[in-house]
Amino acid sequence: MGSVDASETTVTGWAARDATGHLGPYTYTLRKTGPEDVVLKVKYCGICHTDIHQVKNDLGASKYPMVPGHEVVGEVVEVGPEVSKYRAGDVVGVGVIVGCCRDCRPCKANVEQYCNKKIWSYNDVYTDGRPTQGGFSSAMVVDQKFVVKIPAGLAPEQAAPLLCAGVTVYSPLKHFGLMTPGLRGGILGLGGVGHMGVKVAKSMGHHVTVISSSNKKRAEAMDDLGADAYLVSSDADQMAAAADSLDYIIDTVPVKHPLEPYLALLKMDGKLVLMGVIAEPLSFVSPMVMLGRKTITGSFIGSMDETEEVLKFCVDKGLTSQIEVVKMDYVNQALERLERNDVRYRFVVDVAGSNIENAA
Ligand SMILES: NC(=O)C1=CN([C@@H]2O[C@H](COP(=O)(O)OP(=O)(O)OC[C@H]3O[C@@H](n4cnc5c(N)ncnc54)[C@H](OP(=O)(O)O)[C@@H]3O)[C@@H](O)[C@H]2O)C=CC1
Ligand SMILES: O=C/C=C/c1ccc(O)c(O)c1
Ligand SMILES: [Zn+2]
Ligand SMILES: [Zn+2]
Repeated sequence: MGSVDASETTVTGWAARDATGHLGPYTYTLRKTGPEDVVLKVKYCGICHTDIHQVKNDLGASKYPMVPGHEVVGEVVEVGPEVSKYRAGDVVGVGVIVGCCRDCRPCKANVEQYCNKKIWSYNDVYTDGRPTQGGFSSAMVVDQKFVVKIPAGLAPEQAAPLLCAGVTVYSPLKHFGLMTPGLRGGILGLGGVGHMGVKVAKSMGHHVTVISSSNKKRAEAMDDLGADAYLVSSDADQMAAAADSLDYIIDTVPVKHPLEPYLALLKMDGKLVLMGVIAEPLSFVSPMVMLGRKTITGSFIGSMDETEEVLKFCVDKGLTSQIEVVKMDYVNQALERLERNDVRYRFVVDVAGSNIENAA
């Protein structure tokens, strides 16, 4: 961390200044540590496709300067007086949200990610009126409710993708009753979220089919990730042969795409779970869902409870994410490579090892 005065700490993050999405060093201050706050020195932060959507203003609501990053693993350096669960030296994680109202139905049901007053870990405004800034930064201050402990047995860089990609696939499988062994699942789009989908679903005992836009990832999907089948979405014969075969599809495609070819792959009562953040209408004709009583639904990250669960699930099952660790001075190339579908399967920035305080 940088200089400390009586109340505020100066930190360095890498921020986008406009919708080009180019990140560069940016200095700002953290709020004074509150009673329930945990201060962490960031060690690693994964790069999610949502970071691209946000820095490039794909959703039309981006505010700059914006320090992205919501797959954050760090070491606790200070805690407020009312924090008992964490202490200095603990390795902890922070994900997509850092605040909620605690009073609405989702909050009371411990699915605070669905709170209408949730506070995003960046590109939002905190309760004190300051902009929130994410994990491509030397340090963060986060309310203890939105911090999870990284369990022993999980390397910090390995844990980073689980805080968004991992819980994002775990949560709908759990919520929609899709954890039963023997189910036949489809993972549409083999990227950061998709590759965790294959691993988590395989660990639940599912037969997993990857549905990809090309043949390029076939061998790795089958040999390295353990998928059982692989379909190229543009291959009409392969898609026809797989019709009516899947109990669910986790759709991670980040751009507009037709839904009907994938609805056709579902069995009666099958579920298409939309994950991609797509700011354009998607379409289908009603018989595609009526004839087979199929469901099109969506899911948003997972709760703090589910985040703890998925971390434990990965330790228990020996699951790891497949990552490429890079330094912060490579972050713009990493974002470009992610956008052109050139990463296997998640970039993780070694923030602490990038000396960003001195580079600023
Ligand atoms: N709902 C939620 O809570 C969450 C949503 N997201 C969203 O999910 C989506 C996927 O995120 P993530 O896995 O990080 O993204 P990645 O870029 O890592 O993966 C997306 C995959 O989709 C496929 N794809 C198809 N068309 C395109 C295209 N034109 N450009 C890029 N990829 C394409 C590719 O797989 P293939 O090569 O196999 O075709 C690619 O690997 C994003 O929209 C992200 O914002 C992310 C996390 C949480
Ligand atoms: O990567 C995590 C965030 C996902 C997300 C889902 C939906 C939405 O509208 C967003 O802005 C982000
Ligand atoms: Zn994410
Ligand atoms: Zn709420």
